[in-house]
Amino acid sequence: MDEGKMDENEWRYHGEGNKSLVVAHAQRCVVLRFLKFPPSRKKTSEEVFQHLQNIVDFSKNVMKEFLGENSVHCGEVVQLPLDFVKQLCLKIQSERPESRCDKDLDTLSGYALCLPNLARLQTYRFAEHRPILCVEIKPQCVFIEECGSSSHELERRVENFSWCQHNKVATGKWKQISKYCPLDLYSGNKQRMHFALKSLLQEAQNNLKIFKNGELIYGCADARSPAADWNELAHHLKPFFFPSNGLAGGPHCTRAVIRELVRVITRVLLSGSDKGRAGALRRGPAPRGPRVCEASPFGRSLRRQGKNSPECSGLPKGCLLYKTLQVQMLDLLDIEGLYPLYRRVERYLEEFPEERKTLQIDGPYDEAFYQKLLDLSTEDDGTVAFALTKVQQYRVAMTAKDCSIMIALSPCLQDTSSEQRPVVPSSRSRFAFSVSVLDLDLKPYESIPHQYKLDGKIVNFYSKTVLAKDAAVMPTRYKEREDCTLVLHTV
Ligand SMILES: O=P(O)(O)O[C@@H]1[C@@H](OP(=O)(O)O)[C@H](OP(=O)(O)O)[C@H](O)[C@H](OP(=O)(O)O)[C@H]1OP(=O)(O)O
Ligand SMILES: Nc1ncnc2c1ncn2[C@@H]1O[C@H](COP(=O)(O)OP(=O)(O)OP(=O)(O)O)[C@@H](O)[C@H]1O
Repeated sequence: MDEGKMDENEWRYHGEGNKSLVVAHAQRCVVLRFLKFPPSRKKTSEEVFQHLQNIVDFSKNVMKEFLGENSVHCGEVVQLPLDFVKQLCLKIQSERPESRCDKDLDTLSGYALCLPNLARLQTYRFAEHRPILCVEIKPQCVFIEECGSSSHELERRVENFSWCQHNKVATGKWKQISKYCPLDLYSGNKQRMHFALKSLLQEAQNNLKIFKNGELIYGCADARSPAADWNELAHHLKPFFFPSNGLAGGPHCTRAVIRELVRVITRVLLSGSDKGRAGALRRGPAPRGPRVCEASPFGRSLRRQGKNSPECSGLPKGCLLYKTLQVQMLDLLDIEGLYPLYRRVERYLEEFPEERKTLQIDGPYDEAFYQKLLDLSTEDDGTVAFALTKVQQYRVAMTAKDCSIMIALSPCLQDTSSEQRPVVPSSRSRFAFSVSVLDLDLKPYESIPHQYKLDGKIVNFYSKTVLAKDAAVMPTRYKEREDCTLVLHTV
């Protein structure tokens, strides 16, 4: 990219989250990722540069190691003409969702990250003229605690995503509760994965987006977004899944297309050979892993059929979901167990503030930082070193819980043997695909007290409102079902 000759008209708005905004180049397969800040909290150019460089280093030295070479794209920090950034900011402003405008794009530093456009197939520098479908999933995951330190009985039975849902609907972030449960997606069981993906398609929230040729065609900006329309989605997807078939429109066609999409995405999620060292993080004889959440409609339906635990095939070790799950499991203590250790580090830093650098709280995220993450011992010897290791592991685990997976699919040309990428079959076509991870920014040390408070608030809210409501209807339910102990709430 020639940073000297930048023209804002060659870039278009692509998307944004809470902390960054992304624009994509119209012809080339690159995006620029800018940081966003609240209007009152501007950072100096040096701070922005350091922040972006930390993101690159963390991706390169930590996440690439865990998740594998092919799925992590570190990008590079670029310095852009300030005039270009200002013009670009004006150009895209009208396309930004209102709910994201509480923060402004950083137009002062001139720094941004330049990354490959993951909504396109990787390996090509220029946009291909083949049609491209891209599915972005933010799977999230927090475990059902069975032997962890959580004191909340509730957390042992209901997966975090589900109890957060009640809070998000109550605060107006989303209109309705999602049936999606991360434990279904991470189960490795095809039936449960199909259920999870269909639930995401019904209620996308910020967990699912679909792009066609780089344009967002499905996804939900905020609670004001119109309800998802599967017929419209099927109309977009039909040429991909039924290219030469005269499948008529209507509900039958919609169902067939959605079924194909769900099957192909499941196959891709279960595929993978890219090496990564996340497997090395395996701990103890009985590793924690996804089971069934009591709030998941899939889990409830299993229990109605008299099955208490699902036939769980488990995720294949090479697949990206397995690797992200292993990184999420670096959080051995959950926030309740972690918080006293965070306080120990805090007390030490209050006494010796100059040590912050040596402890690598704000980087550098180098090889030494990565090596310390591999220490999975849980025996607390009362030292700051032990507390620090757990704090850093928690931050990395939280990052893996909040990342997104991008799956790009492109119909194979006639001669599929010439494909250099992996290929996934659907019933009427074949797709070359790539799978990548994005949003691998290490969660800040300062977010730990926020997580601690949020956890307490959500559990309180859930127990007071949802469980209380359930208790009120319990007598009727008790008559309906023998296994009353499993009933927690209505979703
Ligand atoms: O705090 P939470 O649990 O609401 O999670 C935030 C996400 O909300 P969600 O749970 O997906 O609705 C939130 O997602 P949205 O921006 O709301 O789509 C961000 O991912 C946020 O991360 P960061 O602060 O930008 O690094 C996430 O913050 P942290 O992961 O830093 O807590
Ligand atoms: N390299 C990329 N290629 C294509 N699209 C991208 C890329 N990076 C980000 N995006 C798009 O931009 C959106 C916002 O990016 P990102 O998730 O990194 O923002 P964020 O502010 O860090 O998110 P969050 O709110 O989850 O913390 C993504 O959801 C994705 O659609």
